[in-house]
Amino acid sequence: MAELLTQDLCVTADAALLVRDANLRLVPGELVALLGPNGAGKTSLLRAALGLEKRSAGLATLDGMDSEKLSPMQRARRVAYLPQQRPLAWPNTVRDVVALGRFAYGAAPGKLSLKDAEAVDTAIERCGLTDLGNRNTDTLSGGELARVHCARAFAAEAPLLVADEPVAALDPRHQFSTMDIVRQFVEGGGGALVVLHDITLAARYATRIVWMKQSRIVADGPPEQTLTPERLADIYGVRARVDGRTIEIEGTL
Ligand SMILES: Nc1ncnc2c1ncn2[C@@H]1O[C@H](COP(=O)(O)OP(=O)(O)OP(=O)(O)O)[C@@H](O)[C@H]1O
Repeated sequence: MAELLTQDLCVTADAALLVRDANLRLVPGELVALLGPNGAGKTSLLRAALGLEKRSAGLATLDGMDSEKLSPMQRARRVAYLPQQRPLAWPNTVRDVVALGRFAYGAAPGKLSLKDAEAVDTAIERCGLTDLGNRNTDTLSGGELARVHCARAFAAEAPLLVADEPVAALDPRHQFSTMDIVRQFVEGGGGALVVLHDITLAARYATRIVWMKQSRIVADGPPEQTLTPERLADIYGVRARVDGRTIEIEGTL
């Protein structure tokens, strides 16, 4: 079974500890929301877990293999990564950008096998981009472009998805539809780890929430167990009411 695992993972930069002793596991069937304030260390944790950033201590493995030692292609077949910063080197059509997701299988845009082309079409359709397939990406709105990047990640057909703020630029409807797509992916046998800043969205969709504060994971469990007014006060410094998976933020503390 696909598995992303960190054990006592630490990340240091310029003598600052960005991630401290992080223990995290992602397997298929789970939609894990990683929550925490700006600067808590979420991106650093994801990048080190995937072997994209050097760890200073601990372990990070993908399917039991040291994630730092995987080649980009080996990694891409195991996990699709949607980074927070999503630069596009040059304007290209939506379809060609989504096709970059097939890199894991050696495909290049313009040279797709039948299987590659099918995966690209499915990802485009899933993300509601069918009418935009031939548009140049520099003509898209921020929200449309965000969906193109989601489609690119899905085109890889990796068993795991790690997405850093995938809904940041999206309007409410597209936030929900993107999270619906992630949920479908999980229900179809995938596993997803998603950084979110919207607690209500996390409460609605996550099977588990991992809470981070000041470089540490401070709680990890289903919303029913870990989402409490006390937690929101501790992590975000806000006063909130919690009723099951419904949250009302009343103000700051
Ligand atoms: N190379 C680096 N050198 C020094 N500090 C760094 C470096 N990379 C990140 N940091 C700092 O580490 C902290 C954690 O950053 P990180 O991006 O992991 O946080 P985050 O929880 O993802 O934040 P956000 O929600 O704002 O995206 C921040 O204070 C950031 O400025």
